[in-house]
Amino acid sequence: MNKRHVYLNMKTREEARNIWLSHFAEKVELAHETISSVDAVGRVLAEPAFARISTPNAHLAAMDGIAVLAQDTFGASETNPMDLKVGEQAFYVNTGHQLPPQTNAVIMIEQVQVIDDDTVRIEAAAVPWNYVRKVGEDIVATEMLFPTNHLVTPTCLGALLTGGVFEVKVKKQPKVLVIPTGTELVDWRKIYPEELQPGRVLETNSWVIGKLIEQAGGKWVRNTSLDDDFFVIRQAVERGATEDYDMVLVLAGSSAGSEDHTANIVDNLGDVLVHGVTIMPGKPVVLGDVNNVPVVGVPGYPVSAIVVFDEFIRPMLCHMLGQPEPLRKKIMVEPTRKIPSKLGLEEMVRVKLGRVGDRVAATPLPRGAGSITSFTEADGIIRIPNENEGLHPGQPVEAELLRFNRTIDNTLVAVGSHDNTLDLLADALRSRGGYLSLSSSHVGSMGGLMAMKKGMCHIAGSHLLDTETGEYNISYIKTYLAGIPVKLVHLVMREQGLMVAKGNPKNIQSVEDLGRDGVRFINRQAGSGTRVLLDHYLSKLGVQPSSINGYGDDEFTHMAVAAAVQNQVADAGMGIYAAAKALELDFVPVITEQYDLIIPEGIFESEKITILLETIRSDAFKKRVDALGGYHTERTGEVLM
Ligand SMILES: Nc1nc2c(c(=O)[nH]1)N[C@H]1C(S)=C(S)[C@@H](COP(=O)(O)OP(=O)(O)OC[C@H]3O[C@@H](n4cnc5c(N)ncnc54)[C@H](O)[C@@H]3O)O[C@H]1N2
Ligand code: MOO
Repeated sequence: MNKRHVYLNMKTREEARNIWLSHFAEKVELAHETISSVDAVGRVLAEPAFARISTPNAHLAAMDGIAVLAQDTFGASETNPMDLKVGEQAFYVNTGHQLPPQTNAVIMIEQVQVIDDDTVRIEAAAVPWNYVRKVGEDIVATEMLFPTNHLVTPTCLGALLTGGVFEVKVKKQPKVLVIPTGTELVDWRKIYPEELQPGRVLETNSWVIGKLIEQAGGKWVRNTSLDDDFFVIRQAVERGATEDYDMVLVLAGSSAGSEDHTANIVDNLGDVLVHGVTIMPGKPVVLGDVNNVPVVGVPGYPVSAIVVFDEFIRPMLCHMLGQPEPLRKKIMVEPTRKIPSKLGLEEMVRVKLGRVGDRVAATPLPRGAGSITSFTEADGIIRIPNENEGLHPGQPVEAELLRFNRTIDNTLVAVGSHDNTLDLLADALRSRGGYLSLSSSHVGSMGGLMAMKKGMCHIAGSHLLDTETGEYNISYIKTYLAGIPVKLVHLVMREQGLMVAKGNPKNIQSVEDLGRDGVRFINRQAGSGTRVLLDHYLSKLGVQPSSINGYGDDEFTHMAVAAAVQNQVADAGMGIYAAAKALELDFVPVITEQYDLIIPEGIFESEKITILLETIRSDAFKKRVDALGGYHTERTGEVLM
């Protein structure tokens, strides 16, 4: 049974949702159970809840004072004060006390003059029912407190208990069987992280999806992770669909590989309603019906799995529970760079957002569906429709928010060259306990200058060497940001060098060695400060770039270069010490270079930048930077321009 499954005809997201939800519209019905109202918080009512008692259940004083019959007080005024007899016409009451018979109003104690033990004086008449909470004012016995399908919240609990409803009938939580599949998967509970063998993968999706199910009001049972075996997986799906599960999810194996069985299994046991949706991530999703139980083949990539949860699994849970689907808030944003998109697929691009002036800048995060951090770092999602080839920088477009608007307003947007100290800075800002956070996107130093020119960032990290003067950044600012007033603040000096495999097997000692036979190099992208630095060295040494094997192959970050060396794709790459250290590579220092922050003058005095500079200049921050190794902080925080 390991035939390759070719996708049935792909559906659009809209079509797939309609097929999926309408197919089960009448079929999925949750059983009911009666539970204590206190336990019902977070649950959904299966029938309306009616009040059993009224509240208040008597007329109550709403203020401290005296209870009176209002009619007795008519005529009282400042010029015509009236004396009342305590115990006959006036009765002392406290807030919440039941009114004595034959009274219908309360006069606040502040308005009462005590003449003696038996007499009080008032200077104004009471209005009937003034400062009285009348019987049933809040809840009347028999009235409906909440309808069927109402989601019980802590405040609803207050109304239920007050109305004498101590038990309610709720829908049973939808119970979902989650079946992870994949021979490569490893249970994280059974190993030390460092023991994970190359090529094995920690099984994470079931836990993420399970917790998402809980958040959506469901329960889940995790099947043990199964090998990619048609019969074993089929048995588990069949069991789920015949036992008391309300939904069955098969994780991974949804695609077209020889070991991707989900669609065939669903076809074998029931009906495949949809296989393949024109969305990315999430394209190979399988939606099916086995024994009237919804079955989903969830793509294996972590982000694809989350997207499929959002688009198909949560909507089905909401449908079962009679709940509206939660809608994300939307705002208009502007991409900081071009976002290409495949025609015929609706792409969901995760973006970082930050308010710069009156615009919200959106920087796309890496798009690989295997990258869970592209979701955890995202502030929003931009959907690029099927018929669209992509977005231009600055083109206004809607983004769905994954965080509160306030967070986006309070984000410092850094675009430019990456340096590990920016991560420390982000952490230091958040640890202050204040509101400010830093979001940085890594597009190289020149990319940062361009973003600053377009007004799309608050900070641009840059380490561009002027090879003629030996000075960093200033001449580039004068050329590329002409007419845009900016300040330049020094962040760190850092060591740039050659990252080589542990033990330096090719004995690379200098930039000259890169031209040697048998040495493969991996470069940084054009426009990156590191590339400028390398080119400077090569021309100084008279080495032709063309003589370096691999000069034309490039990566976008220090870590990506380090990874290429670690994976033996290359023997050497230029980068910072911290990246080499992170991947346990050897490091041959070449130069100490300057890394600065460019900040628009217009916001230099702002609270955000003031806090940023305070943080950078703090001893605690410098100490943490020094501890990374390969950095110098003697001049950190100096304003250079
Ligand atoms: N020839 C084609 N290949 C692929 C296509 C295609 O159209 N044609 N689609 C790609 C897309 S898009 C996706 S998404 C994936 C979906 O693949 P599967 O659902 O079959 O999943 P696997 O290939 O088994 O796994 C993908 C990836 O995810 C890891 N994984 C799997 N389960 C888990 C888990 N429970 N926790 C953490 N990580 C998990 C797995 O190890 C793989 O790395 O197919 C493309 N291929
Ligand atoms: O469409 Mo797949 O779900 O991108 O990675």
